Amino acid sequence: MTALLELKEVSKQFGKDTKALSDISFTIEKGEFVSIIGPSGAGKSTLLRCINRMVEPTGGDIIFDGISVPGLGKKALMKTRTQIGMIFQHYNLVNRLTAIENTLHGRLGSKSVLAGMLGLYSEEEKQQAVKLLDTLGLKEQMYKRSDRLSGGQKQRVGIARALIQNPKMLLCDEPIASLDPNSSKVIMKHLRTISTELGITVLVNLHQVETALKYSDRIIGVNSGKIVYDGPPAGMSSEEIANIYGAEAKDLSITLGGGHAG
Ligand SMILES: Nc1ncnc2c1ncn2[C@@H]1O[C@H](COP(=O)(O)OP(=O)(O)OP(=O)(O)O)[C@@H](O)[C@H]1O
Repeated sequence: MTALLELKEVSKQFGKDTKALSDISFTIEKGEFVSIIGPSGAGKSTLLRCINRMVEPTGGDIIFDGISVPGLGKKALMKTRTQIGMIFQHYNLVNRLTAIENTLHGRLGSKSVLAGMLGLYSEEEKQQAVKLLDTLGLKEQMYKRSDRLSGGQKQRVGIARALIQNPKMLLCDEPIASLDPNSSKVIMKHLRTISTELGITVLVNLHQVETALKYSDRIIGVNSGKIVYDGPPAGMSSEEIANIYGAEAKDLSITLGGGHAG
């Protein structure tokens, strides 16, 4: 396997007093499915957002596909971002647009501003959008306005929008935090398939420990901006989970076991 992403002593300071990340280092291989878990405020979201510089890191280096991300100028950063799809807790869809229009928005980063404004998409792009939505089980919803979709359907449009970029990696920031258990399962299964069958690296922030253990190849546990666990889910003991969650651990009732679902 080859490393797709490497973080070297990445740190993030907000203002004077908040050190959100301290010397975060890890390497992720192509096609790996990695979950970042940890208590509220641990720095999970900041960590994910530093990778594509939605949040600017204040120290360290991030190498994505051989390119150092912190040093990139605006244009080069936009180009690199087309390789990194992002999925959000609140979907970030344009409500008045249809599922297929929102999906096609994923192509905007690769177009001129004018072509984007005029909504000029090639036949090939439209076909790809149709195919992606079909694969994600949204054939019937393709021409529905996004505000008429359920949360789970909206998130699947979010996934289609990310995939139409033809990314090498997906960053998923709490993708199931607003969903019911059934829709969450559907989303996690799609993400797992994307990693296994398309070879796309998936890095996901999760609040749900059991879900992380079930679907991931690897868990990165974060507490107070530092990595406190990095390894396979199967190797995790309840002490390690307690170590990651600190004071929150007593509120977690989980079944250990590991091994991911297909
Ligand atoms: N824009 C910001 N300005 C100042 N402080 C921030 C900002 N964003 C995050 N922080 C702080 O950085 C720390 C890490 O926050 P972050 O949102 O990354 O944690 P998290 O693990 O994702 O939390 P949660 O699980 O609750 O979403 C927290 O102390 C938070 O208050």
